[in-house]
Amino acid sequence: MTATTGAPRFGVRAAVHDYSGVVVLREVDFELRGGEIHALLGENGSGKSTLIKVLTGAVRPTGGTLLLDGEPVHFATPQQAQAAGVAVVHQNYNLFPDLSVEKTLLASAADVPRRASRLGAVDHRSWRRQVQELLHRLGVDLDPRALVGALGPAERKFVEIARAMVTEPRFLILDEPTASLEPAAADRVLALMRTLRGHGVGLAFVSHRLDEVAATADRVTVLRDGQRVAERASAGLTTAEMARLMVGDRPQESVRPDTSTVRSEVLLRMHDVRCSDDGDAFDIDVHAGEILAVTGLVGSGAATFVSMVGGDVPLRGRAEVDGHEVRLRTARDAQAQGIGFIPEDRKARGLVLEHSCAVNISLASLGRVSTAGRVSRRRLLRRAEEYRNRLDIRMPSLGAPASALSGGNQQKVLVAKWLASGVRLIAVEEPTQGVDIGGRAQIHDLLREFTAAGGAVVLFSTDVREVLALADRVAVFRHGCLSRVHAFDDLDQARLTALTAGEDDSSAALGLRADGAVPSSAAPLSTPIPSSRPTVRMESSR
Ligand SMILES: Nc1ncnc2c1ncn2[C@@H]1O[C@H](COP(=O)(O)OP(=O)(O)OP(=O)(O)O)[C@@H](O)[C@H]1O
Repeated sequence: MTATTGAPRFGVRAAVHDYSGVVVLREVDFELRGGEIHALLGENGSGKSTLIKVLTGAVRPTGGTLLLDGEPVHFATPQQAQAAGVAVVHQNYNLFPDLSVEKTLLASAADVPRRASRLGAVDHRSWRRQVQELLHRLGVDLDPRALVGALGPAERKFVEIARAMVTEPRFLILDEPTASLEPAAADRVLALMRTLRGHGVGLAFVSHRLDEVAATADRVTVLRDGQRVAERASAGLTTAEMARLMVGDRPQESVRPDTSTVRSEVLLRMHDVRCSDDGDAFDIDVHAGEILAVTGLVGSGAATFVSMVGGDVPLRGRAEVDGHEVRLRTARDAQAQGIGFIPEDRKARGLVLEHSCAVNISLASLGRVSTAGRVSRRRLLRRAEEYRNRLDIRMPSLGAPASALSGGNQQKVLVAKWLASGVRLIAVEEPTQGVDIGGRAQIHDLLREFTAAGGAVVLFSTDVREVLALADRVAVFRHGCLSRVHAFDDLDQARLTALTAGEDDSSAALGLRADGAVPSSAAPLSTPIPSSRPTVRMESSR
């Protein structure tokens, strides 16, 4: 970076950082200019989050110089970064559901001495007007009085961005702002980022969704193993080239096999299921060897259904496993039936962060690495090593706590935990959220291996390409109820995107149900099982 006057610029020169002696940033230069969108790309564990922490005062780097408009600056805390005009929007929602939008924004304003002194004793009416003006400037249609907990995911992301903008930053850094948003919601967030760029704000963002990077970013910086390997204008840069910069020449593609592994045997049969108070009850079967994807807008019932299968939400309805009626009200019930659940919220619920990676991988099946009731350390480590190699999990050591792993690598540990556990059915939300392209292919391959061996997967994913890469059938939910189940052969990207966005399904509108989804009052239709699959090559992005 050169010290120049003119356009606002912020960044770091020669950033170095280590965690307990393990170097994770190696002399990284990064520069963000006012009025640009700058994507930060790299494989899981390449150092993106650490760089963001350095830029925003959350981590004090071992070496390097932060530069704001060419002048060295030091941020001892995120508040100092904020006061200097550098704000951050973290990946995970960090909001109180019971607070209104305006109160959420007020809490943020109070954090910044400059704003707080201007606010003085808060005049609520004037604050509401200020919030309305801010939302209007951002082009966001939100009622300041709405409770955050009642908002959809895109709106909650808007609130987080608006909260960051209360402090009037010149630079805004966003960590995976579109993760786990379905395409239409993700597009709205990207549109808001473009609006901010139009206001002269410099935006940096992390994304594993390379097609949105190609569509949105002006420049990209690529990290590999803690080093900057490229900084380019994104014009003319294809997603395949971005992927190559990230991973070198290693293969990244996962090939959908052309033969189906779905068996006629029904593993899980569900009757009279209700996903909401006013939705109709429905029946559905999950076959051995099958990946059943479940999709629908927020509130459609799709996510609730997957949580019910996994025992995370008590089942409203009846379930049979292998033809025997079973209780499915808790995660323990589900596990007793050989059902595992991978929640989206991996940090809070999926992993025990203070335990080692090895223990986390065997957490759902300690009996399998125990002898005479005692956990065998040798077997525990051997098994962890096996999954570390199969999923290429980057960890400082098998004994390192899960908290020391990057987000994408934590996700891989979670997937490994259930694959290693010997369950027969996995209910999974967003299996590759935060996972890079190579890791996605590995996780997809392992899920297919699992079904090829007779297991079944019930998958909730907002990523249309992931659904097309994996699903044998796609169950579309609407208004708290199963609307229709589509065979994979009937879908393409455009059709599935439309269905995911809540576009009406003409057959369902006519009251027809097909492919195994039947109103519970009717006689079950036979479930068509695809006998062969066309070969679909995963594109190298997303
Ligand atoms: N608190 C920590 N203690 C020890 N090591 C850590 C800690 N946080 C991160 N690391 C290590 O630093 C490296 C970089 O991690 P970082 O989270 O910056 O990667 P990332 O590029 O953001 O990855 P992802 O795409 O998975 O989020 C990884 O090897 C990770 O294991």
